[in-house]
Amino acid sequence: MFSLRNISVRYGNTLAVKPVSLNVEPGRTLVLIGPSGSGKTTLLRVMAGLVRPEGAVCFDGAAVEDWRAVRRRIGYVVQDGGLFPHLTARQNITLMSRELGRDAGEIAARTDELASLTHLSADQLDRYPAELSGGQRQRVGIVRALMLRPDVLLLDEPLSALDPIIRAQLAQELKTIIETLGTTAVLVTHSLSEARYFSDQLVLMRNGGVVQIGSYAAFEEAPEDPFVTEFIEAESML
Ligand SMILES: Nc1ncnc2c1ncn2[C@@H]1O[C@H](COP(=O)(O)OP(=O)(O)OP(=O)(O)O)[C@@H](O)[C@H]1O
Repeated sequence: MFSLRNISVRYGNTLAVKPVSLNVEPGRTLVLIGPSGSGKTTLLRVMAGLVRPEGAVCFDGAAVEDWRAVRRRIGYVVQDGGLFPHLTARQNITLMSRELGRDAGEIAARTDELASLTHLSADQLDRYPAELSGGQRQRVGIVRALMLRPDVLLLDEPLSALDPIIRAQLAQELKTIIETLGTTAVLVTHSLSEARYFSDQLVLMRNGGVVQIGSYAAFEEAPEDPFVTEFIEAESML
């Protein structure tokens, strides 16, 4: 789906991402994990077309030239939903579809279908973001990202800042959605348990570089660098 070839990103003197090559396989979930500042969000923003890197970003086998066309095929979810505060949840969710002139009945049906998958009530859909809980805002952000039936869902720490029960519920819902819709997903997290729960493929980053790419089991059974074990042990301590 996505293929990143020798991608690097520099912000002034900071090399936020060192040359990285990786493939995001269709229908699979790739998780980017690593310490704070290791370049996870920057790499996700490269895939969202929000940061222009050195190197080549390929989508569906071809180097991306027209990001506008690719962006329509991508759903992007940021922490806390990233909703417009002056629009209701429903208006946030339907904004792009309305802009694109989609049929009102079709928009309403898609909203209902996704609201039901994420357990959002009609009453909640008619509230403003400030009138919703963090978990509800995150659900709205997920529904909004799925409205245009994206081929890829990019999720930046979608479960952080939630209490443990809501976090577990939303994790389950999100996994069901990804599986039901057969969506390709890339998820950024600090949490090893989220990485284990979601990932088909796991990418551990450190200081802008990739330390290991593989399955969670391979991280435990065949760490390629002492930092892999250090990271797993540090996470398991708490
Ligand atoms: N817009 C920016 N301008 C300058 N430097 C930036 C910018 N965005 C990120 N950086 C720097 O790039 C590096 C990677 O940041 P990034 O946000 O990708 O890390 P991260 O792994 O997602 O971190 P966290 O887990 O804390 O969100 C950091 O050193 C950060 O300070």
